[in-house]
Amino acid sequence: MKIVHAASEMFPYVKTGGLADVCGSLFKSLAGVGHEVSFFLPGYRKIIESKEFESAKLKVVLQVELGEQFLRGEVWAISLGKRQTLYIIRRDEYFDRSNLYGTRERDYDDNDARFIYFSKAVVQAMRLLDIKADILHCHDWQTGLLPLFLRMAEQETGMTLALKTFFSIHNLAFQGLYPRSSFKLTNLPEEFNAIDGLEFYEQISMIKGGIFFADKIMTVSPNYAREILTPRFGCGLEGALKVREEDLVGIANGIDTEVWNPRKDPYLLNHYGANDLSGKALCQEALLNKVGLKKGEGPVYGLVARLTEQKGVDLLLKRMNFFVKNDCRIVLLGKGDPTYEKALRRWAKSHPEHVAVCIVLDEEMSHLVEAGSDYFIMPSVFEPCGLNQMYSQRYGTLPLVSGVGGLKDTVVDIVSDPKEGTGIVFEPNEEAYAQALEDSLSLYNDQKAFLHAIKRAMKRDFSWKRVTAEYEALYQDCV
Ligand SMILES: Nc1ncnc2c1ncn2[C@@H]1O[C@H](COP(=O)(O)OP(=O)(O)O[C@H]2O[C@H](CO)[C@@H](O)[C@H](O)[C@H]2O)[C@@H](O)[C@H]1O
Repeated sequence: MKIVHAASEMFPYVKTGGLADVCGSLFKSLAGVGHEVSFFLPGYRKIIESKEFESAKLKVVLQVELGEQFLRGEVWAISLGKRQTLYIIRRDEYFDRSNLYGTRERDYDDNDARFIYFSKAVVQAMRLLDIKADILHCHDWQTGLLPLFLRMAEQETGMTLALKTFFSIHNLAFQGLYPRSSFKLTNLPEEFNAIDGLEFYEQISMIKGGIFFADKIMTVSPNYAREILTPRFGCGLEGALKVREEDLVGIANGIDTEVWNPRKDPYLLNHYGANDLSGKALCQEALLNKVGLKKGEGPVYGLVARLTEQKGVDLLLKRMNFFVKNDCRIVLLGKGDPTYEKALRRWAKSHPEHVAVCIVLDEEMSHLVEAGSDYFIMPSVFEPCGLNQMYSQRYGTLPLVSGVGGLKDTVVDIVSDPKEGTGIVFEPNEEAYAQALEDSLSLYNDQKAFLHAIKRAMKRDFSWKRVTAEYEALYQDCV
């Protein structure tokens, strides 16, 4: 099949979160099983300045209609192998910036124009380059309007650009909401500026475009697909999603098992597998050394996350005393909300023997935290899929996760299922979290059971092989 993806991030080129990891893996794995895959990304500064871009070729020049203007753009292509092409939409005024979406203080003022432009540019590029796709697959709000733009362009030109369009929701909380006045940038007929179109409580919603106008809607775990139909998790869009319920599918993400492999992870000095965990003990030493902690009586806990409300930092902060009281260690790697950063820094300052906090984005360090911890904490309020709980299991680091979204789909609770369990699953409230922490101590003190759980966790298959087969089957079903 000829498959086109469009998103605003893709690992290893540009990443602010899990969206990038998933897009990178999908791109690689679909090409790996024989499909012809193209991927469209905005030409951010980080990409233009990358080594890979040195081999990029200018393919075509665009004139994109945006409101009352026609804006120039360029499409550059990097061939990444037999069946993989990365297309970069270049318009430096929009994308040659130090960050993807904004500064630390606020989002860029023109994100509506930037991503409407990007979505339109992809459609025009597909037309000019004569890419007749079987599937066009768009990800998250930045590309929410793309399926609709594509169909409008098809109507106008009489050409078929893609047989079916897919829209993936990686996180419903990010919706691309803009003032209603932004609608004019879309150049769409006024009928789309309504409740059964893009309008959302007197604003326009880009994610709603994807939900209403893609042929299939996907999300990143079966449980999240069910959850987002309810007011608790639907972020106000549960009604719109209900309308499309029949076309909504959840497939749990996989992980890149080449990048995340404790047997040969290049970021680790010591390697290990399920049958010999001595390397893991050395990784723990290295981690503690790096952050200036010494091993205590209790286990070492790790956390790597964007520090936002979603990731359950409030819950985490309520029980930080647990680690001090039980002579445990906790290493936190994250960046995000300045209030959370400050609160965590305060803990590290007042309890330097037990708490270490690294407020940076550091890929290498994230591997060391995964390898060097005994437990990995994810107390998310909601979690479409989550990746770290899968990395953790592969690295023999038992995850403590709240029972929401994909966390519930990918971690087997050891308290209710001691024979099969690979982590601890709790309800996202203070009491249940406190109990989960206590349970993790009891398990750690029963070293035999603890080791068995580690081995079980390490043997689980989270590879993209299984996931890719599910995507393929779904694509094939649709065309
Ligand atoms: N300071 C730091 N340094 C280094 N690495 C860091 C880091 N902070 C975070 N990361 C990394 O960023 C990634 C985060 O991925 P997640 O899937 O857990 O969350 P995210 O909420 O971004 O993604 C959204 O999209 C994904 C993909 O579909 C869903 O799994 C998820 O539930 C949804 O919220 C992980 O690879 C993690 O290791």
